Amino acid sequence: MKNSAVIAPSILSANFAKLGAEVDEVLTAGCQWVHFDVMDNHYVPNLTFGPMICKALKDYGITAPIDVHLMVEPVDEMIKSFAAAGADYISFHPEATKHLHRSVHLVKELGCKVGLVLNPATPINLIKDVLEDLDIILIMSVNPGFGGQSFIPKTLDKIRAVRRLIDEHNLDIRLSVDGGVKPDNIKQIFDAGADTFVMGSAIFASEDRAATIKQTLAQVN
Ligand SMILES: O=C(CO)[C@@H](O)[C@H](O)COP(=O)(O)O
Repeated sequence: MKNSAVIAPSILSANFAKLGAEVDEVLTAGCQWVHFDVMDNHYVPNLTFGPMICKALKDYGITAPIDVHLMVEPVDEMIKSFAAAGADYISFHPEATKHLHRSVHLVKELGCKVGLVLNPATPINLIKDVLEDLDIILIMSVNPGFGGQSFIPKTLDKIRAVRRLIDEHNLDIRLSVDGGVKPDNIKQIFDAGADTFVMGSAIFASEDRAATIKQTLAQVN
């Protein structure tokens, strides 16, 4: 069963010099979550921001769920830091921990919702043994590391397959898609079974962010 649609703007494409105001703007325009891309220049070839910025957003007064995507290796220390910084969801890549069950349960023990992330070439099998523990599955529709890349169409098959898996097991797991999601392909992604949509450049680089968000929401509601 699909959950209600959520748009999670990725702050990777925001203007960091005025991050609080940027996040306020997209939430006021109707987005429901904040997506927080953490890159370590090790798991992925790019470097972004850490738990201090997450805490700063919370202290600034952001109450929307903060959806942290850890592109780091290893993961356990960052899970602890982001839980302490106020993250609501913490997702990570199964290849980035030696002890998947332990890392999944670490997130839960710290009171956060837990997700696993599948890269375009990561087999779904890798998450099957912990499926029932998950709150969210994030399907990467680009190779992680950068905003502004093009959606890989083959990912639609993976979205359909994961949707079937969730429904066959009758589980309440959000299905999120991240990378190249735009107003002109979101309906296709929604129809394939996603209910959570991470959007970076499509929102933050838009000349009229409110109109883009309105147009996007109209297609998934
Ligand atoms: O995690 C990532 C990239 O690794 C994504 O969250 C991107 O930041 C999405 O950006 P767009 O493709 O929407 O510009």
